[in-house]
Amino acid sequence: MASGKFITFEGIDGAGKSTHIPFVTDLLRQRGLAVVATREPGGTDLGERLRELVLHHKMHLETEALLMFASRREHLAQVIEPALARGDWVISDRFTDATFAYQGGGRKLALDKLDSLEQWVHPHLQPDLTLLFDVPLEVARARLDAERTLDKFEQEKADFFANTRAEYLRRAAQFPQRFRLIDSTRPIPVIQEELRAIVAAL
Ligand SMILES: Nc1ncnc2c1ncn2[C@@H]1O[C@H](COP(=O)(O)OP(=O)(O)OP(=O)(O)O)[C@@H](O)[C@H]1O
Ligand SMILES: Cc1cn([C@H]2C[C@H](O)[C@@H](COP(=O)(O)O)O2)c(=O)[nH]c1=O
Repeated sequence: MASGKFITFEGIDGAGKSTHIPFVTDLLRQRGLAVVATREPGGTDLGERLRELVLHHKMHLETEALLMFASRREHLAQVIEPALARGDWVISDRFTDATFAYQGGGRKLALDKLDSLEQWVHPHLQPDLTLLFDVPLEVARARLDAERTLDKFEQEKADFFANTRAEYLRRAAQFPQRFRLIDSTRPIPVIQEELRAIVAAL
């Protein structure tokens, strides 16, 4: 049976990742592949309830990290692992790199605690490809301000996002075989051409 791949989209809020998920999903489906598009936190009934909590309620930073991994455990069990076992492709709007970037980089939770949670929750699974949409903070902020009511994370200050972005970039350098850094300051059609080439090479 053909084996599906696990692709994750990452970046600070407003970087543009959600804009490109339908495009990549369609590219894969045009090739006849079965694609499951999902997101974190969320992706299951329970995960969506946890999402509502973590995006809108203040809590201790460890509670926040644990809820991210609780949502992920359910997501893996109900959606990601069964899809990959069927041979489907999975596209997830965020995964564990987001916890390292936001709770580790942004909130300064010790990275070894996150390493332990990752080892517990998905010791043998990593994305095959992580697309990191990267923009300067002011670009991301301007995009967000233009369009919606901000959630708890989106209301964070510039320092938080500087640290979040730095942790994403650190992980991209640490795992170069899995990450592709996408310069998301460029026009959408230019980024789409790069994504088309990346998908074609998979
Ligand atoms: N390359 C781009 N050039 C100009 N505007 C863009 C670009 N990419 C995305 N945008 C716009 O920026 C806004 C935020 O984009 P999007 O929702 O995709 O970001 P995101 O990274 O998914 O953010 P979040 O994680 O907060 O959902 C949208 O209005 C989108 O149309
Ligand atoms: C998975 C994950 C997410 N977050 C944060 C990052 C974003 O601010 C929100 C999700 O919103 P989006 O618009 O759907 O991207 O949650 C986090 O802090 N830690 C995580 O592990």
